[in-house]
Amino acid sequence: MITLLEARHIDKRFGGLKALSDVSLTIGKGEIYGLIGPNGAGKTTLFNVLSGAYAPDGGEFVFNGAALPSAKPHLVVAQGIARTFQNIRLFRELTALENVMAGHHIRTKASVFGILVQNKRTREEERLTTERAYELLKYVGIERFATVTAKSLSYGDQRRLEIARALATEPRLLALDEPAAGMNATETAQLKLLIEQIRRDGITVLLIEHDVKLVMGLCDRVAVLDFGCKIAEGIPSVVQTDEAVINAYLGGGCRYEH
Ligand SMILES: Nc1ncnc2c1ncn2[C@@H]1O[C@H](COP(=O)(O)OP(=O)(O)OP(=O)(O)O)[C@@H](O)[C@H]1O
Repeated sequence: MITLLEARHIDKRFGGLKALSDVSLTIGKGEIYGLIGPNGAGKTTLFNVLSGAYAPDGGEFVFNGAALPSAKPHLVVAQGIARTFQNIRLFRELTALENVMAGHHIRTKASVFGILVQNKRTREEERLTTERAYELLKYVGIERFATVTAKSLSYGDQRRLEIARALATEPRLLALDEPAAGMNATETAQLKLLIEQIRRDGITVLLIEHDVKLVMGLCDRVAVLDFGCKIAEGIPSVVQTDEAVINAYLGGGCRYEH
């Protein structure tokens, strides 16, 4: 396995609450890696530290061999990590196409001056950005809604749009926070195919998901968090039978030193 992302001894506190305690994990290039655990286990907090929304109180992330900047979301995206959110965060009043174009702008070189005077280079970049955004809408299966405002899309399509926007930043790692939440069985099955396609196209996937069937059927490996501690890691079929994991899901409480 060639390592793409390493979490090294990540700690995160909120006041007296230890949301993450010494969490370490290693994700290989090309893996679909699941992060699971009961409500409040610390999964989204780990995403927030990874994506630069929060600074950790201890530890660091190493991406492609280099330490990731702490608490600088735009630099993390520029390094090649994109994420989606548990509570969808789209530009609700913009069209689907415009939402994806906004994601792509981090990879374009247009200067503010160029945008203001609309010089030839800027116009060409804009054309390519539009073309690429349309391709991505097609890739996630919602190109027919290109000119529809994000707020008018169904929940499942908004989730797909978030994925398209994240892909527009040209990530090497895509972190998905509960992408199947609110989806029906058909939409979830389509989502599974989409994530498999994303991996085939060379993007590593980190996935938080409560849909156990989806996680077990999709992930190469999973890590389980419980009260901020990593209590298990491995292939899904083995993790599923781990006693600590079963206890955590049955509400056994935290048996770990904080
Ligand atoms: N900004 C914050 N301020 C204070 N406490 C927070 C903050 N963010 C998360 N927490 C707390 O940290 C703990 C971990 O929360 P987190 O959202 O990471 O869990 P989770 O595993 O993603 O849960 P869920 O599956 O319900 O989304 C919880 O006790 C939560 O209340």
